[in-house]
Amino acid sequence: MSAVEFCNVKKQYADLHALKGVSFSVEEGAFFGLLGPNGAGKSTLINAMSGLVVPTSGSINVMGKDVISDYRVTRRALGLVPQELIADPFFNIRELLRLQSGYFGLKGAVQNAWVDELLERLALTEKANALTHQLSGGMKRRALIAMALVHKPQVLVLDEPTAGVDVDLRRTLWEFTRELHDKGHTIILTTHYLEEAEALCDKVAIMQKGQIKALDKTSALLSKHAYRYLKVSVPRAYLQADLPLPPALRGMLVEEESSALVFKIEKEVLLSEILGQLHQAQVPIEDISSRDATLEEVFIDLTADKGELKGEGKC
Ligand SMILES: Nc1ncnc2c1ncn2[C@@H]1O[C@H](COP(=O)(O)OP(=O)(O)OP(=O)(O)O)[C@@H](O)[C@H]1O
Repeated sequence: MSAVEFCNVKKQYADLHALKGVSFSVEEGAFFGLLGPNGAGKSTLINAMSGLVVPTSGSINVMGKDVISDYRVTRRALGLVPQELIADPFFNIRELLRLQSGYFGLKGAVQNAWVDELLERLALTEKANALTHQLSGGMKRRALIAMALVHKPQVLVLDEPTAGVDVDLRRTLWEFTRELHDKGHTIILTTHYLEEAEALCDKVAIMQKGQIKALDKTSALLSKHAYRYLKVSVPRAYLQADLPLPPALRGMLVEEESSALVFKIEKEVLLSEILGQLHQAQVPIEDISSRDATLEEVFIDLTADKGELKGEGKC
């Protein structure tokens, strides 16, 4: 069964088409990445799923129920970790978690035990009595995740959970979300850190200008990419001498490191052909390695403004 199904979802703000008919589904138990440049429509889509934005047309189902007509059921199934902490400044973190869980009918010992466990798991026990303005940015992020989890939702939606957090906390949040995924939660993640999506998500959708530009298993997106990257290590002195490369090689050069050149090569082209060109240009090769594209490179290629967008189109 699909955890979430978007069917031809459109959202218009005056004459701006923020979503132009988005259709796709997220399978139950998936770790799904929703990627796209600023303004692509990711938050609008997530907010429509959570009932915070009403689509102009189309429908969204969460765990088989419509988010508008069955909103009580779908809100219980969803936990949203928004980008910013919007909470009453006069309550401390423990009180906020109790209040939030109370909305979902948790009470008594069960409620207290779960709130304590969340505080513990998110390393907030020491700050349980602090008010929100007394928390650091990283602690606020963790508090947001705790709030989204108070009702043990089946689907957890994280809107840029690691924006602006340090490396340690990012790793902790990765581990924690992986653990939630392993326990069976469906995770939907938006992020601008492509490395994060590559490490965590088994499937990704790339949005642009309110449409789905690509949707596939992360591994398939990487392997279907038409290019590979060839790193040629050369002596520093060679690069400092600023010797010209022939135009064919220069056209493929995407990066010049202090002692290496990186070429972007069509997969169809034989490496021996490139090596021949390097040899002819008298490039002194010290070492050589080739690799597939990273998700970031696929993303940059897909979102470069060229041609028609192609969505999944089916619901
Ligand atoms: N309430 C609103 N009123 C008018 N326009 C809006 C509103 N909310 C979003 N938009 C517009 O809709 C488009 C999509 O915005 P959205 O926030 O969904 O993008 P995003 O992909 O989440 O971007 P980011 O990565 O920057 O968070 C943008 O052009 C934005 O300005």
